[in-house]
Amino acid sequence: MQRLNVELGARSYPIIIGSGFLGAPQQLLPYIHGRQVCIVTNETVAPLYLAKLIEALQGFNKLDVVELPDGEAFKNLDTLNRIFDVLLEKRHNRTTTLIALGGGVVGDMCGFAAACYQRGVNFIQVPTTLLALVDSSVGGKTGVNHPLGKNMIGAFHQPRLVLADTDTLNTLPARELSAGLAEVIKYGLICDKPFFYWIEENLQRLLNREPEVLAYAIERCCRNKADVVASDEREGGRRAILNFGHTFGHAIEAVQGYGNWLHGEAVAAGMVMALELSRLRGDIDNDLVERLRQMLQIAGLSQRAPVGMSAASFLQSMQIDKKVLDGKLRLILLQALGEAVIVDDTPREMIMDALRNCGAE
Ligand SMILES: NC(=O)c1ccc[n+]([C@@H]2O[C@H](COP(=O)([O-])OP(=O)(O)OC[C@H]3O[C@@H](n4cnc5c(N)ncnc54)[C@H](O)[C@@H]3O)[C@@H](O)[C@H]2O)c1
Ligand SMILES: O=C(O)C(=O)C[C@@H](O)[C@H](O)[C@H](O)COP(=O)(O)O
Ligand SMILES: [Zn+2]
Repeated sequence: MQRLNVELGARSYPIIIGSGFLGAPQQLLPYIHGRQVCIVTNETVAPLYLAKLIEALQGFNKLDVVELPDGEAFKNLDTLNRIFDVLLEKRHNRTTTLIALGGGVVGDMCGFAAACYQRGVNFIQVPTTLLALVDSSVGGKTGVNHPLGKNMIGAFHQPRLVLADTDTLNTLPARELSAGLAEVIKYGLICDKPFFYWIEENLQRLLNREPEVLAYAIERCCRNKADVVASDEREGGRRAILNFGHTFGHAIEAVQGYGNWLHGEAVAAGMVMALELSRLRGDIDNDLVERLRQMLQIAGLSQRAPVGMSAASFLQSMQIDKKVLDGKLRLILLQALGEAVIVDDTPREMIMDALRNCGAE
């Protein structure tokens, strides 16, 4: 078992990574302060892991469950209201702890519900996808999508605990595992060059779900994310590097309709675009772009824009990005492998060229 800490002063919390402890109360109970709990999960994850989690929660005088419909298409305000409906109908108060059991969609919505319900209650992340284990469960970004833009309505609200049981990956569909690998590769690219080389060498073992290889990748990503978040909790500056590939990726998700491309799939293509742009700026060479393409291909991830999506529609959607300041795009690019930078002076034509080099029309 590994235990990391996200250092945020009074809001610090542990990330406990291990296997076989979903039903074990000793990991969970110290972080639940009141006697009321509400688990938020979805229709796919509930049959797999809900009973196990409930085993660990015997003795609570109020234990409710909200089972959401599955999918990115449901990450919106209407679905969020279902959580509030249950919390109010069952008379949950400010001592309630919400527990997110699921992937990033459940985690982001449960976290946002926790940020809002009675102006804020505690919550715990129990991630069950690779993407959630390596990224979304850590750092306190919570929220929902708007038809015009991804994660546009939300709040920063840190969990009390991230309880990461890697056994949950045994049931994850292969497509979802690959989507999670996109965010794993992101950490190598933006801030951890040795890890990038490690992923290159171990990609097949990750795809084969070798437990110790997965556990190592999860711990390394969480360590990197915890470090970035601790230095800039609310994205005043450095935290924006975690958005590498996301300005392009979020445009794909929004324009294609949420759920058609998985978040990790869109980020994968977006990272190639960001890297290609870094190459056009003269900061990295073609070898790195090709190495990324090769890794994504092995992982079964796209390296190109969706068929029929134009460079102009990318740019239009990218204008709604949260990093836009005074109408100016701010992009996360690489100045070298493992060194992401925030750039706000990239000429529009160069962005169009990068997009077209990656298949945009
Ligand atoms: N808050 C953040 O910092 C952050 C970071 C990255 C991504 N995100 C968000 O996370 C979301 C993507 O998360 P995701 O990739 O986990 O997708 P997801 O939550 O939709 O889960 C993927 C699919 O796997 C299923 N599933 C979950 N766990 C399973 C398991 N153990 N076995 C079998 N099936 C399982 C889910 O029901 C779903 O169908 C996006 O909305 C993205 O914006 C947030
Ligand atoms: O935690 C962060 O900060 C990230 O940017 C992590 C991303 O992987 C994640 O997809 C995040 O939700 C994107 O943030 P957003 O602010 O662009 O919505
Ligand atoms: Zn992401």
